[in-house]
Amino acid sequence: MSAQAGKADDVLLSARDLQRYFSMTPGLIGRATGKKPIHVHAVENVSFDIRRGETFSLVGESGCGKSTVARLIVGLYSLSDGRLTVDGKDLSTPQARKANAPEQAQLQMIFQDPYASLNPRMRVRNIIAEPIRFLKLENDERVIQNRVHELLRQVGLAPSDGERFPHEFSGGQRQRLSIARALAGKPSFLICDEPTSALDVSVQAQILNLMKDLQDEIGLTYLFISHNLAVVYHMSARVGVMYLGRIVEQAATGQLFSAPRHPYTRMLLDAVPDLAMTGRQRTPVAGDVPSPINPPSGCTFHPRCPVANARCKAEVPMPKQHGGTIVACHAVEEGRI
Ligand SMILES: Nc1ncnc2c1ncn2[C@@H]1O[C@H](COP(=O)(O)OP(=O)(O)OP(=O)(O)O)[C@@H](O)[C@H]1O
Repeated sequence: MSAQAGKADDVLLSARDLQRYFSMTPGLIGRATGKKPIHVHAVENVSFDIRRGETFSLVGESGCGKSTVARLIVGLYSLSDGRLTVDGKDLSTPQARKANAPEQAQLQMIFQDPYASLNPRMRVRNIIAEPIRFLKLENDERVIQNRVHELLRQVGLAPSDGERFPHEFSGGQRQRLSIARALAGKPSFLICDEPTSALDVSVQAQILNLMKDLQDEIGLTYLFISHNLAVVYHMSARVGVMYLGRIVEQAATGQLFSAPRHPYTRMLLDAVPDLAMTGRQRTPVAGDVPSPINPPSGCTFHPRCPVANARCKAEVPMPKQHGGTIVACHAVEEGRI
């Protein structure tokens, strides 16, 4: 594992108690039959810091809130509550994002499906030039085109590729284009939501290596979102494990993979090949994630947890520091595991 660890006192992004609820109002028939609005607790009390130059990853089963956290950070969703800062500047509300435009401009997002996020009618050179023009980073068209060529080279493509359209590229090449476009606005922080899960395994490795090279070259910071633990192990300095909207454990990657504390982290790691070579046996993940519309009481993991007791069913565990790990688990706190 060669992921760079940032300096503990050099925090680029700080998230505190992020909350996001989605309200779904019933349709006409639902309202006529007295149905009430439904609230989805997508993200609850999520806190973490990301240090400059490091990769922090969020993992967890489908629907646990990873993409919602990514969208909250970049500003595609607004926060129901909580505080978000970049370089110490507040980005918690749309007004704060406007007031702190230079910090907002540091954030760029890369999506899972590169084709859906590239305008099929635009030539690549214009797709990549768009953020440069929008942010008024350059005015001279010749300088803009030189910068586009430089970005294409930086992601392993040729300057002549600028004349082509997105459909003329393979999936991996399209993800390279997405990265070039994201870099065009000169961000320091890339939020990568499952950036390789739509790609063939061999192409995945090329894109991940490109991301690591770019991090080394220009000191990028990444929030990396994936359900693939092997990829997370190779990419990240630190990892947060999400379950039903909450981070249940966060630690340095080596520590999390070799000595997981939370029973959910253990269950996830037990289901994959033994990446940290600790000699653990593989066992499939048991049970399903409950619905975030009506989550279980207390610790939401208690219905699947092998060590849950009465307290776990009644009381939500708060994240607490245990050695180098932050864990939200009564059993860990009480020394039962
Ligand atoms: N726009 C929305 N409206 C209503 N509910 C939403 C919306 N976006 C997300 N959700 C719900 O919030 C919860 C978290 O979803 P999210 O997409 O963040 O999870 P995820 O961990 O990224 O899942 P996946 O790995 O499948 O992408 C889910 O229950 C989802 O249905």
